[in-house]
Amino acid sequence: MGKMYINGEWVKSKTGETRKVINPYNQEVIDTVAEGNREDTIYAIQAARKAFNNEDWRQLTGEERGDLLYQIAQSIRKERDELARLETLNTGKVLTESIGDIDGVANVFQYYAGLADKDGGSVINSPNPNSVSRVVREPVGVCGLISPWNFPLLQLSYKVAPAIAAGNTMVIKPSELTPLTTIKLIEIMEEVGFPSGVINLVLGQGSTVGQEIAESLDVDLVSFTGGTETGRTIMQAATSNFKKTSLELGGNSPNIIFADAQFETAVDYALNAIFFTTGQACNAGTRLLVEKSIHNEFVNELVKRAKNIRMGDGLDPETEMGPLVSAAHLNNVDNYIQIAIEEGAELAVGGKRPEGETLQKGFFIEPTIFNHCHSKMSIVQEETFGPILTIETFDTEEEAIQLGNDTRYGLAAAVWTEDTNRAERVVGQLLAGTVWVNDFHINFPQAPWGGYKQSGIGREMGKEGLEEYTELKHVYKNTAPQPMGWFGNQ
Ligand SMILES: NC(=O)c1ccc[n+]([C@@H]2O[C@H](COP(=O)([O-])OP(=O)(O)OC[C@H]3O[C@@H](n4cnc5c(N)ncnc54)[C@H](O)[C@@H]3O)[C@@H](O)[C@H]2O)c1
Ligand SMILES: C[N+](C)(C)CC=O
Repeated sequence: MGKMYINGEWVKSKTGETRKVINPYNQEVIDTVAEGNREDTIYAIQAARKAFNNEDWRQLTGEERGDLLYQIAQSIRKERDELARLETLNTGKVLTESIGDIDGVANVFQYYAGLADKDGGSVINSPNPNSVSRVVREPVGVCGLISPWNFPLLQLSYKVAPAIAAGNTMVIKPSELTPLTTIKLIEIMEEVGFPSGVINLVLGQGSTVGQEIAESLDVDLVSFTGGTETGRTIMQAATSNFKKTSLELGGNSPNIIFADAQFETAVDYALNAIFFTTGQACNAGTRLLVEKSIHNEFVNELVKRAKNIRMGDGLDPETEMGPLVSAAHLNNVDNYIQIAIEEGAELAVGGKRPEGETLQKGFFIEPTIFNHCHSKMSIVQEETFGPILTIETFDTEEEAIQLGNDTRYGLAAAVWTEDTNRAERVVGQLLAGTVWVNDFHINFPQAPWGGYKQSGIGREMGKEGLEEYTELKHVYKNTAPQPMGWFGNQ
């Protein structure tokens, strides 16, 4: 049974409650894990606070913390196959995607291992002679790290690695649906060796464990990745002590195709942009905007290929697309499809559960494309988080930009054109944290990741992702102090 890790020990929940972890491909139980609640969370927060005040952790140098991170990266590489297998069993995503995720996790730990000893602060200009003024970065304190189910370990690594690099302690809360690779990561970290209480893992629901983290007066920073509405609740709860808040939220990314784009490559990437991870990527290319002159040809090709996508068990090398993560999510996605039809979107392919005996137990939905959509439709405005592509058309560059930005989200966007000047003009106008030119999905630890508008606050990865986990301190030293004689000096 998967346990929680609090104050350097593997523990059951205080109530003894457990939760079954399900394989979304066949609904089989993969494991049973502890189900924590508020009381367990409070205990973990206290352990993290004690560890933060403990010299064993506070006295470690950046170089030493970097070394711990480097060892974690190495262990992840050794355990790559097992971690990837677990991720696929728990999420349903195809194994090659999980392998890519786990490689990404190792790269994130390695990147922050390298950054941990790089920032020694800076000396700034002081207006006074005989003084030294410097600015240093210090850890924030106890961090609450709340992660989602779609890239369980990868999204968590964006938080854990910089939090350690900066010298914080933490309470980690993975999604209740996908805790298995996180448990394995904690095993790896325990083996690498951290003082008790530096890393704590509490398993359980968002409304209890997550809410306690967000509300607690003893948590100094909350970093959350998940849905925009949950982010709103967390931000409100975090006002309890005005804790630092980093939010990586939803997206509804435009993928803009100009008529001069390389046709075959743009079609190929448009499919990948939406159907990768069964459309359950925050930055999925959900809104395809195609220049009118190539619209028919482009859609025909997309539909032809979408029909051929092989659904199945993520562990089967023949599978191209796995199931959705849960029955509840399947229901959400199905609802969006019905609403789209009611609102008059033209269903070009998919839109239903697949046939075939082997797919009946899994939470599958066919790759779905809606043609002739417009901005007022719910399916265009809302994040469906499933394998559903909407298609709109444009005539001019200005119209493409206007449609691309016609959303409350601003996580990512892509533009496809052979005209480099046009690409730059469009990039400059799109309101998104990442813009790809003639590419999609790519992200790596050196580049900051995060959203404009309602896609979030703050950035993960890059050096900016480390700064999120620090407080800035200005230190002013008078090197020749003299009495001022300001008060009572008659
Ligand atoms: N911007 C990004 O980088 C990024 C990356 C991945 C996923 N996402 C977003 O995540 C969403 C899908 O993930 P999800 O369904 O797991 O999201 P979710 O918001 O339902 O849950 C995310 C996490 O928050 C916890 N949670 C739920 N309610 C909470 C509360 N009241 N207080 C504290 N914690 C709470 C959950 O238990 C889970 O661990 C999508 O909207 C997707 O776009 C964003
Ligand atoms: C940030 N990324 C691309 C790994 C996952 C989004 O859901």
